[in-house]
Amino acid sequence: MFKVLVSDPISDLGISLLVEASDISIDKKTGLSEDELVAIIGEYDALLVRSQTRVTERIMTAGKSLKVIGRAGVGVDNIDLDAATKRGIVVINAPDGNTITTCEHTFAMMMALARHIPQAYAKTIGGVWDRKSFVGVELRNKTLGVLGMGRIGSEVAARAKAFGMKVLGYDPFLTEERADKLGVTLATVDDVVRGADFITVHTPLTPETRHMIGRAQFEVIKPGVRIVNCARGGIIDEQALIEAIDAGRVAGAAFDVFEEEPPAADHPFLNHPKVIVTPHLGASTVEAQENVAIDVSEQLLHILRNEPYKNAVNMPPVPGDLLAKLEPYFTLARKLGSFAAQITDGPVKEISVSYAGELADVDTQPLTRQVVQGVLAHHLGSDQVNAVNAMHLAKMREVNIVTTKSQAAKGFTNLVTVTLKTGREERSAAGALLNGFGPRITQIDKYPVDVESQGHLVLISHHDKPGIIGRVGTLLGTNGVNIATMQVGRKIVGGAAIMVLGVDKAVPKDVLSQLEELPDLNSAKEIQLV
Ligand SMILES: NC(=O)C1=CN([C@@H]2O[C@H](COP(=O)(O)OP(=O)(O)OC[C@H]3O[C@@H](n4cnc5c(N)ncnc54)[C@H](O)[C@@H]3O)[C@@H](O)[C@H]2O)C=CC1
Ligand SMILES: O=C(O)C(=O)COP(=O)(O)O
Repeated sequence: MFKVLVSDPISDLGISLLVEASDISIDKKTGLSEDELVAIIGEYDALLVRSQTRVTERIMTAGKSLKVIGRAGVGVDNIDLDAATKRGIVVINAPDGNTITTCEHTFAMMMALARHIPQAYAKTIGGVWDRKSFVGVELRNKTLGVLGMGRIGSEVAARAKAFGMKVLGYDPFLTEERADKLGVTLATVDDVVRGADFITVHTPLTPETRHMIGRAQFEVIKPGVRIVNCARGGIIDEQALIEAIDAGRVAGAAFDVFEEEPPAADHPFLNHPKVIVTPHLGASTVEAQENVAIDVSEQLLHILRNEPYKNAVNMPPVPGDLLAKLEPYFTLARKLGSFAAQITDGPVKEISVSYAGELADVDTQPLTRQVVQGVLAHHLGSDQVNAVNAMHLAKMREVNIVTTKSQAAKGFTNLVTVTLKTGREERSAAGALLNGFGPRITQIDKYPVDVESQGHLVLISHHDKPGIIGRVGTLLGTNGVNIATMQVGRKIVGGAAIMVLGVDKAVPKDVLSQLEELPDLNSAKEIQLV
């Protein structure tokens, strides 16, 4: 008999599959503190949650029999995935079941914002018949900017067109062809910020999307814009938004999610006349809750019964003897993918992986999955992509995966080269395991280098001219950025060259911009490898 604990409010109908299974017993205990969960989790084989329960490492350590954690929804940012993977606990989610519901909530928020419905309602039931203060705007003929064109963003775009809106879409995986198919105009974040009358975000919260609309964007944003966030708190800088509203640049905002949930009683959004809020209700409909509960219950049963399953967010399954050969290269492969993704601009159309040396003789598919995971995780969020779902996610985004093999490894036992192709450019990074030094990046594009694949790096492309290294060092030093290591690569004297700096902390965006203004310097990119 397997014991399942349901620790958040989850649809009864949705989990009837579990209730009726003869080999399952279910306990429902919602609203427990971490201590209370730690005290009881030891007796359970599976834990079923939504977003309220924070599934911490402490809970997993106490969960000695825990085999699977099911998330009835999309975001797994409330689950410590590393801790689960370390313990071999499979984490599954139900990414498709609440797409439409969250899309519809986004529209409910956008319309309520355009027509001041919550404010007008409050006044009317307070006995005041005020028809002057709540003149709204139409959606028709307005431009909607959608940041994040995944499942929910694409559905929002489709409905916006039915309202007669023009849609600007931005997503690192959105190609011209797919944008055409969806009937949206392919845009940049800047196009959206400067051109949209309404902006809605539908990305995960990642280091890249955190504050993707912040102070700098509010300075150039289209005056009178209205902003909606039904994705994750933190994608839009809350403080900067309030300042922009109070300065009259932004007409209003509708938020379902907050940087901290629930928000503090003195949060500036609460009781602000131009901000409307809901308590993370995006996925809260009868239909969606049934969908996600059914989906996650089915998978949970498969995992407990040792049957094949889909949508695992963690746990790469590789057979024993192959794993022993490949495992040392897992980190290198993932980091090369991540590195290549971070140096490449534009939607990736093809990921090509070439294996040279002894690796040419074995099944390298698990390594390719690690590369693809590294590439996709940079944009989709490391909590959403793993070796199990990486290929599926790439296929969904019409990214072509190509593998080649050869015996010649340029003096290394094994050499892995990752090349990313977009419509405009082709960038590559090669790496090897060096005895005693671990995974190293040995070539970037055509330039041989020797770089530790760890921590904060800055990749600079420049002209090979005297004085450039000094200018870069002085600028970073003046801004308090310490250079730990430096590598310079060039093909010919006085020609195009690159510089890879290992730095002790993240380089602020404005310092990168200052670097790019230095004479003879073409571009400076920050890269983070974890
Ligand atoms: N308010 C609520 O109750 C709910 C919130 N959500 C949240 O909505 C968000 C979107 O969910 P889905 O559409 O199902 O996910 P998805 O994975 O299908 O789509 C996310 C998209 O964001 C894109 N993206 C990543 N980085 C980006 C960047 N820097 N700029 C622009 N786009 C970027 C990705 O390429 C991807 O296509 C998630 O954060 C999810 O947790 C989902 C369901 C309910
Ligand atoms: O699925 C998601 O990502 C959500 O944000 C929904 O969260 P919830 O299940 O309503 O707590």
